[in-house]
Amino acid sequence: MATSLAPTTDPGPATGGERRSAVRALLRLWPYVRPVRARWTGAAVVAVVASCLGLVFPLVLKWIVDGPVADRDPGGVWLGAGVLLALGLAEALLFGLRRWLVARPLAGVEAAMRADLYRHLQRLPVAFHDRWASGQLLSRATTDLMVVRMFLAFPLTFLIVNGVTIVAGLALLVVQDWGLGLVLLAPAVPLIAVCYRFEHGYADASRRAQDQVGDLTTVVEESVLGIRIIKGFGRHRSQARAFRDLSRTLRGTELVKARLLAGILAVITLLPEAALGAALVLGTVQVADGGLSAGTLVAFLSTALALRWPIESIGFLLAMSQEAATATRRFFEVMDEPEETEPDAVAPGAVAGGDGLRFDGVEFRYPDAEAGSVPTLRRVDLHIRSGETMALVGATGSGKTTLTALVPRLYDVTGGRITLDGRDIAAMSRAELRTLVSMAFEEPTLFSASVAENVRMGAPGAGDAELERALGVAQADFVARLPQGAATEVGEQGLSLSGGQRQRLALARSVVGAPRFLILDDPLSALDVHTEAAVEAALRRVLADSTALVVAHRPSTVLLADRVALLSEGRVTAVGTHHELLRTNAEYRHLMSGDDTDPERAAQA
Ligand SMILES: Nc1ncnc2c1ncn2[C@@H]1O[C@H](COP(=O)(O)OP(=O)(O)OP(=O)(O)O)[C@@H](O)[C@H]1O
Repeated sequence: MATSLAPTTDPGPATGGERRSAVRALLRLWPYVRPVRARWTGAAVVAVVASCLGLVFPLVLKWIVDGPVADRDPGGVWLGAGVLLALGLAEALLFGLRRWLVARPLAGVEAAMRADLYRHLQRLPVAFHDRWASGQLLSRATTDLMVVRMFLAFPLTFLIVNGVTIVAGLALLVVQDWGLGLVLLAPAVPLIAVCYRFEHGYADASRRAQDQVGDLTTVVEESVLGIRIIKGFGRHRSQARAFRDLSRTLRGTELVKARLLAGILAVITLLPEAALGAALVLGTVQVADGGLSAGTLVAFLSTALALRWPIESIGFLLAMSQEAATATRRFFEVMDEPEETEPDAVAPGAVAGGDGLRFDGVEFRYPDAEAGSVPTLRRVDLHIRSGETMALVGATGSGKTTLTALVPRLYDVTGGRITLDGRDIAAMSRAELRTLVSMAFEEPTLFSASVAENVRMGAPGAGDAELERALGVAQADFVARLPQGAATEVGEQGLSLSGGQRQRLALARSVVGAPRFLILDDPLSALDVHTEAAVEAALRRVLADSTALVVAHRPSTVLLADRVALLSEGRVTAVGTHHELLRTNAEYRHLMSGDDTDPERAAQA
């Protein structure tokens, strides 16, 4: 996973097209909402009923004022008060029921989306993870999905509930007194225009903020993982500065959002309040003139007041919806990335007797390489015979790691083909390829699990005997001295172990399944010479049964191999035994001896 400060291909702020399609973005949630649609709809209906019950209060008030109060009938007043109390209780119970109906299903929706995202991330090619910063993926899997759940639980329901309540309330107002009703309706047109403008401005700010949260997450993750380097080099101040700068940028964006929200809330509150004030004055004049009953005015004003919350809430409901649309887009940006492909047709069976590992005219260019640049690997032809061990030697940056990464298809060749026992790996299922090929890298990656679990990742069905054998080959005798032996947890990334111990566990993981093909990328670099010699002796026995490609920098590792291939600027320029190449190839001699004579000049000499 890339851990650069900024995501290299981080999608920028929402474009105009993206902004217009907030509804379209949210509609993409339907497959996840579908299984809970009945409960969600039930909850929305319950909320609409509860909210509309609020509009009955003014009608009861009108009855109390024009009836029992005008007639001085205390019994009627008590009856009215009882009805109001019952209405209040019913409203509270219905809102409680709504919450109960949606809480569990929506937690399920969030969990299902998160599981899908995680599954998809596992299936995306390594090239995708090279491009995306880890914090961007973490923030999408956590914050964004939480925003989506909250949108489904609250703003979506209440945009509908409040919409219905506002329409019903305005209808009641117009029926009660159409003149005063029209006064209250007057702000509707400017309000719609303001909401429309707000949506556009808020979409941009919300996209920026959510991307910046991703960048911030990346910095935090990098700082935690790289704490030893940061402390060792005394970089905590510069790291803290980088963090502060990013959080200041995020704070700025959040303030832009807050300003936009404050603006719309001010307008949404002010205009209806002004209209209400005007209606109050007009209504009082009408009551004084005898054109309107006091009860009707009380009912009218109570209805208008009951509509205050539904109207005022629209601002932040729209803001939360916009954030959910952005979160949904960010989720699907990852989900829309194509997964690793599986072959249409299965490769024909292996050549009898085995043909080993072949690179036929292999060419490779990293997906993010500049167009027209020289490919990392060019016309690589190499044959590692069945049961043979081939060392791969080359100057730093010559493409050794890249070549080894092509065999387990961490990347796909961009030209030529690779065959295992005569079968093109591009026509094999990845599952089958992974059973045939095993690998260990120079940088050993361990997971927060026990030693045994880490090693068994190489062959999930491996029994205790295989585990012991693999630990023996890797000379991982230190495992027996750990507090719980192979059951000891190694901590996050195995950081409780030394570099050499981690390398030996990674090596044990690569050999535990006795793989047919073994790819080792300089796996002994962190070992002292004595341990390296012991591991090599044990590896020689394992390698006798496997076809192996071993990246090597030191003569001691090269001596493990039957033959050596020299990789020079992405091309195999010589193949032979260690002694042949020492005799005939100046570049090889230079690499192995560590002498600093210019190989070109040495060759000319
Ligand atoms: N993920 C990547 N995206 C783009 N270019 C890459 C990527 N990984 C490596 N490269 C480039 O490919 C070239 C070969 O790198 P590679 O790691 O294969 O070299 P190497 O021979 O293994 O080097 P070393 O001995 O230092 O490990 C280098 O120029 C490197 O910058």
